[in-house]
Amino acid sequence: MSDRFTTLAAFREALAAAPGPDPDATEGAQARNRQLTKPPGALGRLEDLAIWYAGWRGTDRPRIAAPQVIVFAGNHGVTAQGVSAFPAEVTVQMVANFEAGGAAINQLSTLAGAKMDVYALSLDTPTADFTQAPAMDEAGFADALRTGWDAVDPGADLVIVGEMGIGNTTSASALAHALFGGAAEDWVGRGTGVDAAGLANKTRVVREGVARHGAAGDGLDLLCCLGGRELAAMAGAIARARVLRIPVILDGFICSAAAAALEAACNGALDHAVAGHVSAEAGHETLLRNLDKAPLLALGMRLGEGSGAAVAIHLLRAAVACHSGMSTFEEAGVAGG
Ligand SMILES: Cc1cc2ncn([C@H]3O[C@H](COP(=O)(O)O)[C@@H](O)[C@H]3O)c2cc1C
Ligand SMILES: O=C(O)c1cccnc1
Repeated sequence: MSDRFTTLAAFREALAAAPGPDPDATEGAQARNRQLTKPPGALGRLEDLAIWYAGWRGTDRPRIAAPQVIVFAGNHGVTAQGVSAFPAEVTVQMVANFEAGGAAINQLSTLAGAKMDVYALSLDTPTADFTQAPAMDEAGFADALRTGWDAVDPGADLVIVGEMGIGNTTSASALAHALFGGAAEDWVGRGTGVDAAGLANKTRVVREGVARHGAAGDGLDLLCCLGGRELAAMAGAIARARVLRIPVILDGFICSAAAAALEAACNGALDHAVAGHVSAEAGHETLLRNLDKAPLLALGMRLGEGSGAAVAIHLLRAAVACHSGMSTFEEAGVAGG
């Protein structure tokens, strides 16, 4: 298995060749779960989460010691169409805020004991406006995928990818519409808070983008035409985590759209990922349903940055702590049912 890809074709091959979870660890975790001092199934979904995590980590008694949060930032040519409530300069300003420790994701990463890394992708050169041309050319797209791929720490035992990019809900909506069909209206939401006229304008932009690029090819081709560099980098990081068998918690609408492009290109590409939350952004719930992923949380969050997924780290930790720390009936001398 190649550890670093240089062409898009090699990326596709590495993803297709990625191993699944360890069947012995999964079976061992299932067996252990049956012996723990609780009625069968009493920890509900936490039990499934712990077994899923154990399988991917290759041990029936895992722990979460080294979570990594990676935030990717990109700028979007489509902001020229007036699709965001905020100006494009906010992207670079927020990168400075991440670096200074002042954003929501900084607090949540620290609280979860996660290392946080920030990557700004050519912010001075926004992608092309996708209503006029493909957002990226193939070389630029492969560079962004590779930035994400290389950003994953092979020593991490949990990965979260987040983003910052004014205009990127428009990009994510266009990608979701191209991947899953329906009408543009089904996939467009208010993002940072556009008004009704702004929503109608965004819908037009998404419709035009999909009319131009909707037949571009598979999920990765659509990501190249409609995505941004930070979406491509998120997809690259999720793919690398899949290859390294590191579980991923997906964040909101933008992260999920980038992830969906991978799954469309390669069935099973997201088997190592759970949905951390359902965001308030219109379209996220439908997108998760299309991915067959039930969100862990529904808190009305609509921030991105990896924030919803970072909150969900605590839930996954709760699941793994019970699974790996509890005594069995035999160890505790508790009578079975
Ligand atoms: C201060 C600020 C911090 C943010 N952190 C994440 N986003 C979120 O909002 C942006 C997407 O919304 P739209 O498509 O409407 O531009 C992304 O940068 C996303 O990460 C932010 C937005 C702002 C304004
Ligand atoms: O769900 C998200 O990821 C989201 C929603 C609105 C704005 N930024 C991000």
